Amino acid sequence: MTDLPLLSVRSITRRYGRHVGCEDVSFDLYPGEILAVVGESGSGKTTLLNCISCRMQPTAGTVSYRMRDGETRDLAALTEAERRFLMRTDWGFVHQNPADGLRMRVSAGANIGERMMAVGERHYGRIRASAEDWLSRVEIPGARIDDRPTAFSGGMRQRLQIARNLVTGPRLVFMDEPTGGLDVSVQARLLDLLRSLVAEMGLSAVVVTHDLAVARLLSHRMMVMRRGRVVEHGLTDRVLDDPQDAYTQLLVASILEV
Ligand SMILES: Nc1ncnc2c1ncn2[C@@H]1O[C@H](COP(=O)(O)OP(=O)(O)OP(=O)(O)O)[C@@H](O)[C@H]1O
Repeated sequence: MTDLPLLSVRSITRRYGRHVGCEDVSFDLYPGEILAVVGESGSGKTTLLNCISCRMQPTAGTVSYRMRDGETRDLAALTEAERRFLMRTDWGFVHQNPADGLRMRVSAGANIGERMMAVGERHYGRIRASAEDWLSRVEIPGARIDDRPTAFSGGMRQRLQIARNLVTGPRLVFMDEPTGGLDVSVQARLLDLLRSLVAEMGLSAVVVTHDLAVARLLSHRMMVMRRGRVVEHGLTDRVLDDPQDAYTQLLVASILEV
């Protein structure tokens, strides 16, 4: 563990014309830490996630990242090649819809192998062995390695997307509603799996979710957004058990009433 943040976000603002996507958001993410970003639909979670993961340019603010060599860099100052390399190797991005993060026309094994090739692996035997290993880690039978994701259930597709993201040993994973769209029992299994993989690999993650149960299970810290702004930020257990902000209190109460 080190005392230096992996990711530092300062005053990130994104506007869409006159509309505010997110406004003046700042936080640090430390190695091995999972941050949940929660809030109702339209509160700015996805906009923020896209801005901090180089998928969208913020209107204002900075994001810096501590590279593997220990140097902290301003992401806006990276060259396109550096940014692409980071996204392919050191980072993962798990989409809510697995089809957005997978290549649906190639096999499960190729979906995993492709990411390994992107970081320079060329040995077919090693690629195949890693793909098999990762399929079993995400509880997909090895016999399905040559099947395309189109032949998989929603839960299997999401597990394959996770394997594709984790095979390169990233240090930071961004997740946008990783269990959204799955039925409740499938969600619970996926969450368990994610939790153990993240802990085992010592990953840092930013997880966007509207589901407080997901935040409770996965995250150490939690940030609550409303209308593009952060209204509360703190340790997940503290925020959920003793919310300070009126909106967070409402959010927590509405879950407890269900
Ligand atoms: N491309 C866009 N053009 C204009 N406004 C946008 C665009 N994308 C998002 N917004 C607006 O920015 C605000 C934040 O949207 P965002 O998608 O980030 O919220 P969210 O919390 O992720 O919502 P959801 O949970 O429904 O995905 C909303 O008011 C939304 O209408």
